[in-house]
Amino acid sequence: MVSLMVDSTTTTVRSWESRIEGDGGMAGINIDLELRSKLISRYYIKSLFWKQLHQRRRNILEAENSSRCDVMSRGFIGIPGSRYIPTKNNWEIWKLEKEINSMILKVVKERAAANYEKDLLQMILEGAKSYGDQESFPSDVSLDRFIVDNCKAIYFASHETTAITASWCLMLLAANQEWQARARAEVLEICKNNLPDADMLRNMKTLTMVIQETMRLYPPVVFVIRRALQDLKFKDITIPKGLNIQIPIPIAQQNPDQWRPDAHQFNPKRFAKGILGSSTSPSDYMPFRIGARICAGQHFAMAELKVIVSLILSKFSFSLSPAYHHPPRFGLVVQPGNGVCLHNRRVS
Ligand code: HEM
Repeated sequence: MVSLMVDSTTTTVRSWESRIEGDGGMAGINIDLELRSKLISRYYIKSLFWKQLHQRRRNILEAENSSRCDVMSRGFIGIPGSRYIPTKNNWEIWKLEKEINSMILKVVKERAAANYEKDLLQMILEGAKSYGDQESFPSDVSLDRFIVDNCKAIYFASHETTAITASWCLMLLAANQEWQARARAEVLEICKNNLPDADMLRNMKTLTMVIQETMRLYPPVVFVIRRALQDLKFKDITIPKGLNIQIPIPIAQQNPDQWRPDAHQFNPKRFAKGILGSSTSPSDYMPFRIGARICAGQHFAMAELKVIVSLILSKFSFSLSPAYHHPPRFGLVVQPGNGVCLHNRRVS
């Protein structure tokens, strides 16, 4: 798995090297676009089921980049039941959902006609079949819905979150040259002139701290939503059974009472003793959430992030383009509002 990640990143690194050479030693690269549309997509196409779905997912990508994505994120917040009212926004959501569902089912039908290697889609299909055989689906879940929902969950849960975290991490390293130099020194010392493998990734302590601090300041998933299964009382607040509760992750992770007065600043040192030693209330650190529904791909994501950032650090030194404007934008995830353009040079 790590070697697949390394292969994809190496292709991107080589293309940046050519650009730098072509541009006389320094190239301005819009990294969030590169990471989302090329690097991470290439990796998923190789390793998961996107080989086929990718051909049909252009509409999803277009939707991500247009206001339709905002429409989706807004549509589910508000007056109870409003998502069922046929407003213009809801029509757009329903149309988009139908489009995506039929794209996925088309890929699935093609698969049924041929033998495929055991990739993630194949595992979802086999899982669905064995549930179906045991008649264990809940009455309101069809086989198609099980497949479509799992494909969508994996796609949205894995692709955007990782690509955007890598962008924020590189942006923060560009803005904090001292940490960039420290993280690069560690990577070069551990990898020497080799490509990273799983053991090397495990030993990258400074880089782990940098990524953890990135996700503290810019957790891609902003809210976690839970439903009260029974009436609850917190001090003088009563939460009735059935109410959805939104837990705002950035607020929990940046409260100066727990995270010290520099809570809003980039200081990876706070993770020097791990997550448990990072604050007076470490359970407030939850970029992957905590508890029973913790992110199923958290270790996968950390490996992916370390591969991407370590390879980029080992080959390039980078600074923020003067054109960079900070405001983050809330879509399905919190992303750089105007992209992240870095000025990259080869490490001498
Ligand atoms: C930086 C990257 C990532 C972040 C910040 C992230 C964050 C999260 C969060 C906060 C949740 C919990 C949502 C909730 O409780 O409602 C979650 C769930 C999930 N994530 Fe991730 N994720 C990342 C990458 C990935 C990757 C790479 C994969 C798969 C390869 C993945 C697969 C999943 C799945 C399947 C769930 C649902 C788990 C369940 O409901 O039991 N995630 N993720």
